[in-house]
Amino acid sequence: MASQIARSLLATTRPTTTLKFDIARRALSVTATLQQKKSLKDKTGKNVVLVDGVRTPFLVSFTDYAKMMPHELARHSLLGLLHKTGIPKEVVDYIVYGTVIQEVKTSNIGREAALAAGFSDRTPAHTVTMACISSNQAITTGVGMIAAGAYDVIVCGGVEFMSDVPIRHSRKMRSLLLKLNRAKTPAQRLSLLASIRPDYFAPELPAVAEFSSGETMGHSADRLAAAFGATRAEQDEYALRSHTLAAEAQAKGHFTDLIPVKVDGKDGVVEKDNGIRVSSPEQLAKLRPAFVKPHGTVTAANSSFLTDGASACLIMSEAKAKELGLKPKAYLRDFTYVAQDPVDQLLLGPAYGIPKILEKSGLQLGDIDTWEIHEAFAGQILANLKAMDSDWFAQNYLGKQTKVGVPDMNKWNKWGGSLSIGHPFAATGVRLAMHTAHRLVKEDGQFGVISACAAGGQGVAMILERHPDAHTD
Ligand SMILES: CC(=O)SCCNC(=O)CCNC(=O)[C@H](O)C(C)(C)COP(=O)(O)OP(=O)(O)OC[C@H]1O[C@@H](n2cnc3c(N)ncnc32)[C@H](O)[C@@H]1OP(=O)(O)O
Repeated sequence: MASQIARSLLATTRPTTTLKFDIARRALSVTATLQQKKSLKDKTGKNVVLVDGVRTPFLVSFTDYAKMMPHELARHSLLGLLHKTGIPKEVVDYIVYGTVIQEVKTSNIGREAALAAGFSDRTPAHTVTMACISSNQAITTGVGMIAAGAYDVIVCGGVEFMSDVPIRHSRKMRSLLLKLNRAKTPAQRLSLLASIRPDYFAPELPAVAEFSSGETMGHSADRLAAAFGATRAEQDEYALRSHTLAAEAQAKGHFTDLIPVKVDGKDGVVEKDNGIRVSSPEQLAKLRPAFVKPHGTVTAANSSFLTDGASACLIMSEAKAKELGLKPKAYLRDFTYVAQDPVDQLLLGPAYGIPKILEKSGLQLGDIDTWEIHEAFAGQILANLKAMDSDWFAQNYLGKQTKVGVPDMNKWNKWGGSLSIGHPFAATGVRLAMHTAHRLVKEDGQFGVISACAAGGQGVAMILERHPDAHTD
């Protein structure tokens, strides 16, 4: 399929520079046609609102958080949320928390983090996992619980900790150790120990890879970029855009969802993301391919980097927010999940999710004031944009006559994205939601779209609407 797309897009996709001007031209026309929009209808019967949210600074793995445990980082996000919103712990009915690569000792990390943060042992918590969209899943699970009338006030979030991942013994060694545990006599134990061979000692390291195909995400992104004709220069240019916009947003103090983290044994507090790095095009061009060697186009600089971080947000029914005297930032209006072939369409979640959520909610591309789209790889973002700009893709894969079109890039990830801010897998969804809510206020917008791809060939798209009480921090 990838080569089919490549052939077809080679015929229909214009070169990079033309694409850029095209996007800018369309942006102008979309802006010109923006009308006063109606509010979206509530689908839950509860008008579920996003009151507020926080995140720890996102750090490049193996830096300042390296000696922590993931539930401790998650605990900081929960405490930070309570501090920011001023709500007492007792008001929280339930906690839904995401994680992808689980620390084996804290498999229900939501519960462990809540206990470590001092929540009552009467507050239930469970952990969800849906790869890079795990905290989106935490949020929408919470929306479902509120809509079902089960609870009113839910904390949702996620944590990822790539500085320490479970490394297993080989299957042979595991089997032997389990037998050894059950051996009844010293002779049985000795005989088992004598059966150990050198290859038993080879450890199993977790890979950021697709289980069904064995392919790493980076390798898949490289193939996807090639299939859609996203060149190395285009990818580097997009990565530079992400880092430049993130650096500007950081300097202007836009990341008001950040909470400081005090790391035991270290002086001072961690207050800022540390992966934002604006390089020159020449420096970027020098980097070698990171995955497909020697001819690939995906490098360390045009990929999201391995990141440690945690996030948490507070959602509830609008009535409950009023009762508690809280001023929500946004309505959580609608969401959808999509799933495709995890081999050739692994990272195309936004190209499927965005048209679906727009159609579902009766909105057009031009109605959207902020786009917050997860950047797994620059090549993956460009492939999604090219897919959305292709009649052929629309006809063959979306069941539509004509292409979806390209969103207004002036409204797209204006504060940078996962390439620059970082991507602690299960924490990213809440960051996207808070950037959306805050940008809607700062940019005087009404509707924001969030979308992300995830391992397993899955994806999410969500629509947030600015709340009338929304305010800047
Ligand atoms: C749905 C999803 O989200 S899927 C996505 C899931 N996420 C992933 O798969 C993570 C992908 N990323 C990775 O695995 C890793 O970050 C990798 C493999 C790409 C890179 O890892 P590393 O090789 O350890 O990166 P490292 O930080 O050492 O950078 C390699 C080189 O690039 C350089 N570099 C990295 N970023 C930049 C930048 N922005 N500008 C300039 N140079 C850079 C580094 O300085 C380094 O140069 P050096 O070799 O001269 O020291």
